[in-house]
Amino acid sequence: MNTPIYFYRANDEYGIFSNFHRYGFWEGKTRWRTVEHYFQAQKFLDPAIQRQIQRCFKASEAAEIGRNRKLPLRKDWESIKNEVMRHAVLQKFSQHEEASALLLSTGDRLLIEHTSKDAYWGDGGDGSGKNMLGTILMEVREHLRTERM
Ligand SMILES: Nc1nc(O)c(N)c(N[C@@H]2O[C@H](COP(=O)(O)O)[C@@H](O)[C@H]2O)n1
Repeated sequence: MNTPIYFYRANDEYGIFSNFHRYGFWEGKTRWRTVEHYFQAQKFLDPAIQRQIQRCFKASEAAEIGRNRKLPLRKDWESIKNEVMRHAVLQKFSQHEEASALLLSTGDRLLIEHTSKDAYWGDGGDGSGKNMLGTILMEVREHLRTERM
């Protein structure tokens, strides 16, 4: 049976699957340093806040601003966040051949963001979480595979 692949920290094996990994992407004329920068910035409609997040050097800094609930979260965030994540992850892997090659090399193995800190994007640490990031990565893998057939 295929063993699952667990990932979390950007520097670990398979850390390329983390949104904090240094592989970013271009969206039009805007450069996003990491998926995390893009994802956190989309929480806001205010372009000044988006720019502030985009200019952060580290993904952790972008996440800190994005998670600041004193800032005005867009009202439809819960309904659009999966699509925002899917878009960003697809752009990352479409724009980096090394990353897409590694993703495709995982075949049909389960991809799991393993962390007790996140029960929505990750597995909650004990497998009870939704693992939405892992699910999206597997969807993107399927998309890339189909595209290259
Ligand atoms: N490095 C890291 N630390 C945490 O505390 C986390 N929750 C995660 N997971 C990633 O966090 C992003 C979404 O967070 P929010 O919805 O803004 O709280 C997403 O990239 C998860 O993969 N990572």
